Amino acid sequence: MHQTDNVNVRSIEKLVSPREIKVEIPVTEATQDFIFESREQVKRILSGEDDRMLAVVGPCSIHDPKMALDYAHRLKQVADEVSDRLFVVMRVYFEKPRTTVGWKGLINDPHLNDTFDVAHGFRIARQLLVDIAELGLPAASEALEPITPQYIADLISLASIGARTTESPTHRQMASGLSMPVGYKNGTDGSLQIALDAMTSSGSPHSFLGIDAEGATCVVHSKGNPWGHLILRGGRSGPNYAREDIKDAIAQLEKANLQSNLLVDCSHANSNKDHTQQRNVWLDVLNQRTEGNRSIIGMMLESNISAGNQKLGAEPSALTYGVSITDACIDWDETAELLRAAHTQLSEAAVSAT
Ligand SMILES: O=C[C@H](O)[C@H](O)COP(=O)(O)O
Ligand SMILES: C=C(OP(=O)(O)O)C(=O)O
Repeated sequence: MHQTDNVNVRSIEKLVSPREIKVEIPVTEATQDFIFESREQVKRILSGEDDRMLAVVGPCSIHDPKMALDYAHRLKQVADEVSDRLFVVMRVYFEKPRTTVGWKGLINDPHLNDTFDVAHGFRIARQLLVDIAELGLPAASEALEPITPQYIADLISLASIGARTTESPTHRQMASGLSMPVGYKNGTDGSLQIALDAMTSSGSPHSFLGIDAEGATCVVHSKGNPWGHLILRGGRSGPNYAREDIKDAIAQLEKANLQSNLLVDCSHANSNKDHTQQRNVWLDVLNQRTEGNRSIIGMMLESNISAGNQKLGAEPSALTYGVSITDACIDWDETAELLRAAHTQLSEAAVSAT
C-alpha cells in the first residue's frame, strides 16, 4: 500500500499552546492599557483627529533580543523628544517573508542555526515585546504565519501585511480579525490594486481556520478590521513615493471608497534596497507632507544600531553586534538625525499654518 499523506513531511512536532506561553510571560494591566492607548493613538492619526505623523522605525528583523532592547532604549529617548509632532512606533519584526529561501526570522529559528526551536522563538519574542512595552515604546510587526498572532498580537500596536502576502486570501482573513490597525504593502511588482483589494477584503467579516488559546484547530469568525491603510514600498517598476505616485495612490484609494491615507516605506524598492537612499525618500516625503499633503500619515525606516547588513553564516556567534542580518539598515545616529529633522520641519510647518 502506498502512503498518500505526509509524503513530503520530515516530521511534525507538538508546540506549546498560546495560553501556556501567555501564562509564562504575562502582561500587567498597565502594559495592556499602554498597548490599548497606543493603538488608539494610531487610529486617531489614521482618522485625522491627531495631526502627528507616524514614524515606524527599527530593524529590518530582530535577531538578537539584547541588541533590540539596546536599540529600543535609544529610540525611546528620541521618541519622547519628538512626541508632539511624531508618534514613533518601533519595528519589531520577527517573521521574514523570503523571496526564495533564507532565515525566516527569530520566531522560526531563534538560534539562527536551522534548529527551528519555535517554542523558544515565541518565548523570546513575547518577552522582548513585554520589555519594549514596559519601556513605553509601541511595537509594529509583520503578521506572516496565521498562527503567530495568538502568541504575541496582544503586545503589538500596529501590524503590516507584506508585499509578498498582501494578495493572499489567508492573510486578508487573518488581518480581518487582528486587534490593531493593519497596513498593506503594495505588491513586489508595484501593483497598488492588491493592497486596495486587501483593505476591502480585510475590512469585512470572514470565517476561516485558526487556532484557539489552547492550540486546538477551530473556525474563527472575524468582525472585519476597519483600520486598514496603504503602505507604498515601491516595486519592480521602481520607487512610488514621488508626488505623482502619491497623487495617483490617493486617487485610487478614493475611487475604491477607501480612506485616503497612506504611509511611505522609505526602504525596500523605494530605496532600491540601498540603505543610504532612505534619507532621500524620508526628506522628500516629509516635504510633501509639510507642503500640505495630509494624506501622508506616516513613514517607515529600516534602521539599526550600525549601518548596512551582514551575512548569517554557519557561526552565529561571529556576527557583528548591531548589524542587520536581513536588509541593510541606516545606523542609529542617522535615524536620530532624521527623526529630529522631521520634528523641526513639522513644527515649523505647524507654526506657519497658524
Ligand atoms: O524586508 C525584508 C526583505 O526584503 C524580505 O524579507 C525579502 O528578503 P529576501 O529577498 O532577502 O528574501
Ligand atoms: C518584508 C518587508 O517589506 P516588504 O513586504 O515591503 O518587502 C518588511 O517591511 O520587512
